[in-house]
Amino acid sequence: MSDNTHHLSEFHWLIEMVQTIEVGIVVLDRNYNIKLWNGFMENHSGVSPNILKDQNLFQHFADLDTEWLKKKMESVFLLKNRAFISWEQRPFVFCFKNYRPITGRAAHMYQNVTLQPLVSLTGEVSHISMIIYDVTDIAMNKLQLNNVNQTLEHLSQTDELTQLNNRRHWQHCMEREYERFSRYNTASSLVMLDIDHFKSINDRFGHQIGDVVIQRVAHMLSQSLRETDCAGRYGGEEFAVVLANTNSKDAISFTERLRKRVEQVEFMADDDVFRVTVSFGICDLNDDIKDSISWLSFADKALYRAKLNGRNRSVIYRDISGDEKLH
Ligand SMILES: Nc1nc2c(ncn2[C@@H]2O[C@H](COP(=O)(O)OP(=O)(O)OP(=O)(O)O)[C@@H](O)[C@H]2O)c(=O)[nH]1
Repeated sequence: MSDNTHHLSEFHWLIEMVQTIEVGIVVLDRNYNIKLWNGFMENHSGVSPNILKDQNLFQHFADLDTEWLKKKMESVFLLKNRAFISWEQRPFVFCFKNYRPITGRAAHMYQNVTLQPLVSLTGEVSHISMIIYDVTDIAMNKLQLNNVNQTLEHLSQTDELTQLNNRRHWQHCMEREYERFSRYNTASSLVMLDIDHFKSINDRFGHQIGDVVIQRVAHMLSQSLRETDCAGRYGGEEFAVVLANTNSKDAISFTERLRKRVEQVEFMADDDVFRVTVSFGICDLNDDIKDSISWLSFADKALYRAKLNGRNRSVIYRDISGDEKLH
């Protein structure tokens, strides 16, 4: 075999590989005219290289994000550096359908794309290549893992019965809010609430009806909140809320509104119809509160006072007499 024939063979093999490789290869000139469109691109776009030869990429593929992609390509031409486009930054450059059996759930192919300057023998960058990798499998695995992690995180923070924050997560939010509010001296109130004589509801109507009562009260509570408030199930029939930007006067209007709504609801148990009431303890942030534990314990003291005073009422910690505060 002569040297010439050998080189021709090598060139032929290279062309064969470029055409059959499972990676998209496109070569563009300085005006974005298509000079090479390999088999992968033909298979996935459904357009043959004969049609595309010397056609302008952006004119032929109108759904490309022209402005954004041209900017990237211009910097490759000017700086003579590679550029990468990751699927996490942008799921795809070319909108190709996904035909993979395993990752059939993805509607389109996820792509990583490299833009590579092609330097001529004279050192000029007269062309660039686009190398398109199908990363649908990797993307789907990562997205599914993210979904699972999000679900697990939600489960670990949520109370199953009420779908409110569970105690641990609520406490974490409350501590964060305490830090924020005390630093900026923002008005905010902590409310503890507890369903009255709940034990007797369980005893009379059974645990399942008791659960329904807890769920209904939790639902009414969450319906009354603003986006910035943070509520949680603190214990069995006890709930806690941090009301953002709310002083004790506004907090008591909130608790009184909720209290009156709860006492109007009728619950059914076999042939019985019954109602429940709720007691509230409120503590707004002030200079006497030195840490989040005190904030919580003062709201709890106010709740205790509401129970002692006859239940179905709201008590503000600062309204309790000095002697009572000690107990
Ligand atoms: N159905 C149901 N009951 C629960 C749950 N968690 C705790 N409890 C019950 O809630 C009751 C709480 O009773 P107590 O702490 O004595 O308070 P109470 O009867 O509400 O009385 P006061 O708070 O003083 O008005 C207990 O009987 C617990 O068994 C739960 O998830 N579901």
